[in-house]
Amino acid sequence: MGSLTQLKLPVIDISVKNLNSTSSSWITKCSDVIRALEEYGCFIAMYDGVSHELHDAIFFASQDLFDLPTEVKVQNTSHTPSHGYVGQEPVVPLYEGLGIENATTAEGVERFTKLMWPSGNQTFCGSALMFAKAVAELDQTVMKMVAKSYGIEEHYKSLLGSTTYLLRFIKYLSPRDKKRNLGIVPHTDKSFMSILHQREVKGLEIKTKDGEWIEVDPSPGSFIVMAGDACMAWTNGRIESPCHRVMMQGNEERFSLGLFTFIRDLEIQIPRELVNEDHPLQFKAFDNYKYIHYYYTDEGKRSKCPIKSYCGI
Ligand SMILES: O=C(O)CCC(=O)C(=O)O
Ligand SMILES: [Fe+2]
Repeated sequence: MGSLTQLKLPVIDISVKNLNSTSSSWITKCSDVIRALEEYGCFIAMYDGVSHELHDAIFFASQDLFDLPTEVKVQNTSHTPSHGYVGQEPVVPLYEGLGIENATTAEGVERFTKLMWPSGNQTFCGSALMFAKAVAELDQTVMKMVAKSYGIEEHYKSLLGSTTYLLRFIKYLSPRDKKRNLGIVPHTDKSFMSILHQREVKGLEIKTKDGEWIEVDPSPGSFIVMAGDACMAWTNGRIESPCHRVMMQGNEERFSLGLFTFIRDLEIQIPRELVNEDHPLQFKAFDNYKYIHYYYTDEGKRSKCPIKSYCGI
């Protein structure tokens, strides 16, 4: 299974107050971001767009949500597999999650809030929308840097117009025994990009290309920016979506949040700028949502690298 390493993920400051897209530090940051993504498929972003108050408020909101009765939570359904309520699954008994689709829009968050609290919950609704918007900004900043580094800004602009955001609230029970227990099985994300945020209790581990696991330490100002399978195909394999898992230990529950971006109603084309003699075309144009559905077929689940099985050349 590979062992734990002392290695740490690269940390990059993406604070709004320190970034000016015309400065030379912006150019340096762009190359730091690309280097980290090409090496690890992810990095830790230090980001000031989510205040300490909002950090506290969103995890308070999360607790409020998980405290609802299961009959209410299961009403969080979706046309897309695993985008709604997931819980009490035999393979991952510690895991429970809910998802808000279109989470950067008031309609998306209000719809979800009304489903969970028919008489309303303004505190939850306000925190969720503010958090999703703030983290979406971080995603867009990072993606602008990626696009700038590869000289594919126009291609990114067309994707941006078709980007949707899924905000997932995740809770892991503490394991009953002393062993390290699987919270979520090793996987790569089916998203375009994922940004994860965790509170106090650690557990997230990222696999390096050498097969070692890096533990990610939580802190209120840090966010894990991670490439999904769709980004791997879009960058013609330059950025690989990293395998990651959650291991639970000790007697504390763990809360985390994920903002996942997906491209809707647009075939993702691999930019011709990323295809040359050293980098022959590796992927055909594909649809992000059809890919998710493929992943949940028997063939998709069995595949070692589902994105390659789906649209690889
Ligand atoms: O809880 C975490 O930190 C990771 C969650 C995750 O990998 C996922 O939802 O895809
Ligand atoms: Fe994941």
